[in-house]
Parts: sequence; structure tokens; C-alpha cells
Amino acid sequence: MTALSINLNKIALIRNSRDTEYPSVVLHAVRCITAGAHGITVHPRPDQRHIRADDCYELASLLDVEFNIEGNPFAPACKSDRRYVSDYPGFMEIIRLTRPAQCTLVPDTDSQLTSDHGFDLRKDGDRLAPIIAELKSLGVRVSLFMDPDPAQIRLAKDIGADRIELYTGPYAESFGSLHQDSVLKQFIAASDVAAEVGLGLNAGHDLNLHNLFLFKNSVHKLLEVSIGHAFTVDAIELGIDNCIKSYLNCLR
Ligand SMILES: CC(=O)[C@@H](O)[C@H](O)COP(=O)(O)O
Ligand SMILES: NCC(=O)COP(=O)(O)O
Repeated sequence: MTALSINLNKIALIRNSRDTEYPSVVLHAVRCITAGAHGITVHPRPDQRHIRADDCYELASLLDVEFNIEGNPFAPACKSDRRYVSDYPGFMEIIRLTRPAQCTLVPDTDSQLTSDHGFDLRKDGDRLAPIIAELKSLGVRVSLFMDPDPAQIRLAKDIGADRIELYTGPYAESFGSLHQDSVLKQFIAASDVAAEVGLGLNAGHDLNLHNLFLFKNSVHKLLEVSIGHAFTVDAIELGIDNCIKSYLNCLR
């Protein structure tokens, strides 16, 4: 079965809109896990717009399920602009301090609205290789956020990644359109290359209750999906328990 990892970014975004601890990111994680989620994902960005370094430290000390921390490994330290909120120590320092089960490296710049592309390993492969080596020496599984480009996926294997996470934004955008099948074919081909070279396959971004079942049942051996934005919105209407069950049903 494909593991469902719930991304907590949007809960943190709501929390950060007031000087308060409500909603609690940790309590939301516990509710999702109790309802059946297999893992938790967070994406601490340097501006700490949603997930903060403090959230990562707290979750790392409490979680007894797979913890996946996503981010740009080159993201530098950044001062906090909020009282009682720790500074952002740099992405790699967060990983060194928390040692999550998995780290998903994402090529986001600090000012991006959201993640919207995978790595170009022809450009970044040489400087990623030692980072991947350090993460693996810390016992952290390494996944790279990638577009469905077979040549790039082969490079991911060459520089030591354990898995790739296919950036599914373009698939979600095409879903229900005339382009759906041709776009999905690109992801299927990419999943076949990942399997061929021995990379585990994860996927994420804009997956939802409408597009998840087809994607999961089309690509080759999908190990994990991480879902946050659509899940958070759906949970407002369905409630967390029913929402987790609905997403798990799409993964059976
Ligand atoms: C890498 C990815 O697609 C998502 O995990 C990312 O965390 C989305 O970031 P925002 O929640 O900041 O849009
Ligand atoms: N890696 C994808 C993720 O964690 C959540 O993406 P989204 O569901 O918020 O688009």
C-alpha cells in the first residue's frame, strides 16, 4: 500500500496568522496519525511563513511515525521576525538536529509562493552529492523533488539519492483536461525509469481526492504520497477522521 504522509504546512499557516499556538500543529499531527495517516511531512522555509524550526524540533521529539522534512538544502540561516519564535538555523542544521526518517530536498528559492519545479541535476548535481552523502551518514533517507524527466531521474541515482518525489503539479493541472493522458504518460515513464535504476518513488503537490486514485494506479510502485493543501481544505468539510479514510481509500 502507498503510504499517506500528511503535510502540516497549512495548519501552521493558520496558526501563524495570530500570535497564538492555536491550531496546534502537533495536535493536528496526532489526530491525523490516530485516524490512520502513515507519516507526517513539513516544509520549513527560511521565512518560516508556516512551519517553523520549533515545529520541527517538537515533532521530531514526539512522532512515532515516518517524519519527512522537505526543503532547500542551500537555504541559509534567517532571523525570526516574531517574538518567542526561534531563528531559522538553515535547512541542513534543522536536519542535523532532528534526524527525520526522510529528507526531501526541494530546489525552491526563498521567495517562491510554493514549490513549482524539480531539480536540474545537470546544474546542481555536483553540489548536492556531498549533501546527500552527509544526510545518509546521519541515517536519513534522501529523496529528491523531481520533474518527470527520465535523464534527470537517472542523474538522481548517480548522485546517491534513495528516492525521488515526482512533482505532481503539472499532473494535477492537466487532470480532467484533454492533456491528462499525455501528461500522465510522462509520469508513468518517469516511474518506470525510477524502478529501473533502483530509486524508490514518492509523489506530491496538488494531489487530491479527485486525481489521486488514477495517479496511484497508473505509476509504478508508488511508495509514498505527501498531501497537505487539498487535505487541509477537505478536512474542514469532512472532518479529519473521514478525510484520512477518504484519502486512504484512494490508495488501496
Ligand atoms: C514540495 C511540495 O510540493 C510541497 O511539499 C511543499 O511543501 C508545498 O509548499 P507550501 O505548503 O509552502 O505551498
Ligand atoms: N511534497 C508534497 C507535499 O508535502 C504537500 O503538497 P500539497 O499537497 O500541499 O500540494
